[in-house]
Amino acid sequence: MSAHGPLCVGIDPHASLLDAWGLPDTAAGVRTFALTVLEAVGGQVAAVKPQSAFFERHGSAGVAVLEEVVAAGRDTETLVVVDAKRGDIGSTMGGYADAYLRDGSPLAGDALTVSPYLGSGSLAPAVEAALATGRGLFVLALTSNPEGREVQHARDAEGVAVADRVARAAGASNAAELATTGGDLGSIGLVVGATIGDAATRLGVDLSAVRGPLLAPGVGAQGAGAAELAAVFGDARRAVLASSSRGVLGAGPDVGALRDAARRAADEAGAALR
Ligand SMILES: O=c1ccn([C@@H]2O[C@H](COP(=O)(O)O)[C@@H](O)[C@H]2O)c(=O)[nH]1
Repeated sequence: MSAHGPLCVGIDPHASLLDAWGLPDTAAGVRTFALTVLEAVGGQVAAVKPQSAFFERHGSAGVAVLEEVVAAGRDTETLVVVDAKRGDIGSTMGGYADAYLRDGSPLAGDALTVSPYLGSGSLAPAVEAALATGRGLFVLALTSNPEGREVQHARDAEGVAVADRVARAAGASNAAELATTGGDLGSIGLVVGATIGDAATRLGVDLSAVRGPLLAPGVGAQGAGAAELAAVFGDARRAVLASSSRGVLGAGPDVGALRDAARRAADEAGAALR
């Protein structure tokens, strides 16, 4: 983020984008799409975020393309966040941790998005694998979609919002990690949508106390921009990695146009979060 600006470019090969790029809605089309995005922004932005769903919809051939994208990302200075939003009971979570967070696994990028809605403790195998291998997690806390509120804004018997419980669990892990390693940001980040308005403040979620990176989807196609980024994150803004998929991908398939769109988005995010 220091070197390239606080932008993550989502690699979301929607059927409609494949069509707009003149590509077939097949695993081969997805491969050309994803590798074109990497060619354009690899080494130019802080992170890319392949959306697993759009690879999975092509079955095993699509998952093989996701593996290829993860491997190609390793050859760039750009981090790869695999957006698979995994979450399950602890024993099964161990399987997902092996798949996405263990050295040598073909699906292991630099970080994985995970869902804490089977309980933050259920993510322990993923937290353990991330810390052991130098990878990271982004835990869904306050998602960019309006439907997330019914779960994330609910309060428990002690009056603490569910999203705040999630943030506190991440903060506790990061405090323990940073007490040993030093540094500014721990390995357990949160997903906090740039579209959430004043929800974090209203719910009492202290984003600065998390001491982890804050992945902020919702920039671009979902309507958030520089003003929203600045307003949502306040004092925590330096930890924010703004994420945009369609807002950048719409500039393709020309590599130069994609690169320019990503640079503009990175500059805008950087100015908003400075
Ligand atoms: O709260 C969340 C968590 C993840 N996402 C993902 O980000 C991209 C957004 O794509 P855009 O085209 O920029 O809208 C997509 O992969 C989502 O699954 C999110 O939007 N909100």
